[in-house]
Amino acid sequence: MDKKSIRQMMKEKRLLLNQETFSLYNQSIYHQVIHHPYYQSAKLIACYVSLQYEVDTISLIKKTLETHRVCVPKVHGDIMHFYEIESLDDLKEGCFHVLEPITTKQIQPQDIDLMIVPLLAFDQFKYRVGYGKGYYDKYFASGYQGYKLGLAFSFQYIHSIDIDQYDYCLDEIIVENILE
Ligand SMILES: Nc1nc2c(c(=O)[nH]1)N(C=O)[C@@H](CNc1ccc(C(=O)N[C@@H](CCC(=O)O)C(=O)O)cc1)CN2
Ligand SMILES: Nc1ncnc2c1ncn2[C@@H]1O[C@H](COP(=O)(O)OP(=O)(O)OP(=O)(O)O)[C@@H](O)[C@H]1O
Repeated sequence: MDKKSIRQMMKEKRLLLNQETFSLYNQSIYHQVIHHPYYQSAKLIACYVSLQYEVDTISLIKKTLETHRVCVPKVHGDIMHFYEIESLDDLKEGCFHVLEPITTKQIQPQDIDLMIVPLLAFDQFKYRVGYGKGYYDKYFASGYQGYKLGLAFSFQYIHSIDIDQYDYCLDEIIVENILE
């Protein structure tokens, strides 16, 4: 399926979930992340700052700041850089309404051990679709060598995505693990 149709479909699907379900799913994902061996062994963790309808990372960032170094993305035109933050107070609304760092300590891609990646959809090969600006693929191509961990709700799974030459697949995707 092409990325444009996937984006449209997934944006519609996620509107159908109610707050209680979102909250339950987010809690499950949160617990899986903090018990993950790569999370536990990482020193410097890069994490997106969630928008509404994405897997929530605000509690995760807050918790991670107690135990690890944390950096978060900031967009500059067509590219994205990561800046280390010390607290959630170091964030301010920026590009695309995303909370972005107001700090100045830019992190090099080689220094990040674990990257927690947002997505709109993922497929059987762990390819992802995002909002369509290619920020993450460009970042992965710029020398990032750490682990790539996507966070998603299981309804964001799609069998197959039409990928292009720049697409990287993720190392792993965590979804909610709830008995229904
Ligand atoms: N939380 C988060 N931060 C991120 C990303 C992301 O996907 N999620 N990005 C990944 O590359 C970069 C920002 N890229 C973005 C590119 C486009 C849109 C966008 O089109 N937003 C829509 C609607 C957002 C919504 O559903 O609320 C818009 O502004 O109309 C958002 C982020 C870096 N930070
Ligand atoms: N390393 C790269 N160099 C040049 N162009 C790139 C690179 N990576 C991606 N692009 C281009 O960026 C555009 C958007 O890519 P894509 O549709 O895969 O975005 P996305 O993964 O959904 O978005 P995002 O990573 O921002 O969440 C495409 O035209 C793609 O070819």
